[in-house]
Amino acid sequence: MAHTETAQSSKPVTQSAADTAKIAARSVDVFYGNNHAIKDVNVDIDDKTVTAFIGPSGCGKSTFLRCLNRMNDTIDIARIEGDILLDGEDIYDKRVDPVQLRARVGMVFQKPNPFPKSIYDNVAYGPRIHGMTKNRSELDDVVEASLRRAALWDEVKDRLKESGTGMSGGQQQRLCIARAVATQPEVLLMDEPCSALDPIATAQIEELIDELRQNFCVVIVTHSMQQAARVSQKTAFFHLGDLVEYGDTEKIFNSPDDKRTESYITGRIG
Ligand SMILES: Nc1ncnc2c1ncn2[C@@H]1O[C@H](COP(=O)(O)OP(=O)(O)OP(=O)(O)O)[C@@H](O)[C@H]1O
Repeated sequence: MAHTETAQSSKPVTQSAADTAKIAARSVDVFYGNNHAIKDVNVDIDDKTVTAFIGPSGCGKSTFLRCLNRMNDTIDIARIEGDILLDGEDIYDKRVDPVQLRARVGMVFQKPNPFPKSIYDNVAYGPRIHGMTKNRSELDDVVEASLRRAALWDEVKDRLKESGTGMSGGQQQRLCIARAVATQPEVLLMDEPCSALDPIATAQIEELIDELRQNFCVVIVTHSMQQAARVSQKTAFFHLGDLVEYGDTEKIFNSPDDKRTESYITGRIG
């Protein structure tokens, strides 16, 4: 049976669901000053799955995504209530170091943002600051494996010393993905990763996202419903800060339960 649930019906919290989900959000609210941007969101995000966050502009997709690796900590006026569990553990617990957390829950942004360093140093950055490798040869291996994972190795293996900022937009975005996977994260958050890319580079990134889900829990914010339908297995539809509906992508796109989801999918709101 297709698994789908409205935000309302997902409310009763069972410990077993939180135990099996890679990420579990429990009664999450986010405020920017007086602006209530995320309202009582409850959701279980599966491992080895691509989950898409969709919804009209300003509905809170990016805000909620940023809750998942505490990027909102960097915004002074942002206040978060509720719990977010990663493998059953509260990521907002005061013992959790946000820098370590972000190595486990990596992020790729809308605009490719390589450091003004060499291709090699971009990828080596995370493993270096986290002391993940013992010597240069181990670091070389991590850099190569990460670039391979990001489907970039063959294009850059002879120019690792060249600047990361000198590549095409699509290559830069794959470099940012390589940089994110280099710290061996468990979760990859992607905030509109293709919006600055042309259709060919977008297709390459979408193909890559499909491969990444073999090893990672991937969460992607996208404005493109076609993209959500192509790359994700689960979809969450947000509207005015509410998580209106969450379930199998096929179900959300073909027979949503909520009128608001249907209106968005069919282009009547958005
Ligand atoms: N840094 C911030 N400071 C203050 N308010 C913010 C900040 N970021 C987002 N907001 C507000 O929070 C609400 C949700 O915004 P958010 O960017 O999360 O929505 P979104 O669905 O990702 O939008 P878009 O699709 O346009 O990127 C909006 O009202 C927005 O103005």
